[in-house]
Amino acid sequence: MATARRRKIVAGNWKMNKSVPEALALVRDLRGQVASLGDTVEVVVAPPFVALQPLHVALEGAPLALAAQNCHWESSGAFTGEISAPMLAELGCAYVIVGHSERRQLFGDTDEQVNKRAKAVRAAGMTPIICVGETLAEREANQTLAVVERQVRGALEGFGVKDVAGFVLAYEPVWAIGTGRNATAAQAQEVHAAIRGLVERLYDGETAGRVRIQYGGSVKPDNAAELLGQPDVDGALVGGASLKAGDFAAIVKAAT
Ligand SMILES: O=C(CO)COP(=O)(O)O
Repeated sequence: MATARRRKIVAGNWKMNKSVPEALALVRDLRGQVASLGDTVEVVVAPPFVALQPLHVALEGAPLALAAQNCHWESSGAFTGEISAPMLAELGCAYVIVGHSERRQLFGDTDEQVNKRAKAVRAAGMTPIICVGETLAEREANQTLAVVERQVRGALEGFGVKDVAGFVLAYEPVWAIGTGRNATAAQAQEVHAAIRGLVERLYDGETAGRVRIQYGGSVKPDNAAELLGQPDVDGALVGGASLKAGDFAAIVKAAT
């Protein structure tokens, strides 16, 4: 497999947290704290939909990219309550998270829907952050790699080499999300290497060497350096710790 230098990417998934004034205050604080880090790490924030436009204005010229947390696969129409990918592109989003385990578990997202959302994101000129990960029961039944492989295959169905090389995948074991129990660095590395191996089998070594794979699940300032130090861990998708500028900035620094 071609070895490529992959720029690390640390993204904060705020989930359903922060009012618009709180969101503005958080990025103001964060901007100050990551300003000196240069461009060695790509930093992304994924606020709730309603904060995207105000943050787009506030982040003009800042080294912080915007992501949305989900999108519908149709570009417009009678889909009450949904938001389309072109609408998000218009608000300056560079990324859209798709297939987060909360969407899969609480809102019934299937592999096929994740694939359709990713296609809509790509068609609108943005990059999907595609989340995969096993539940505790699946890990205990030794199903981890099979589950993750099924999810990655499903999400990437119909995409070509040109698309996938630029994608971001996020390995988020469900049992590690919001529990304070992160995967060990070795557990993360094992799955990340398996995902990269799968991308090589599905596409080629060049693509596998370029695709970035984030780890998510209880990433904190005190475990970030070890997780991010693994050869196939190209960044972090951070939930709870991304809601505090100091903690998130410390994780970003651990990626430099
Ligand atoms: O779900 C996550 C990021 O998408 C991880 O959440 P926590 O960092 O709160 O465990």
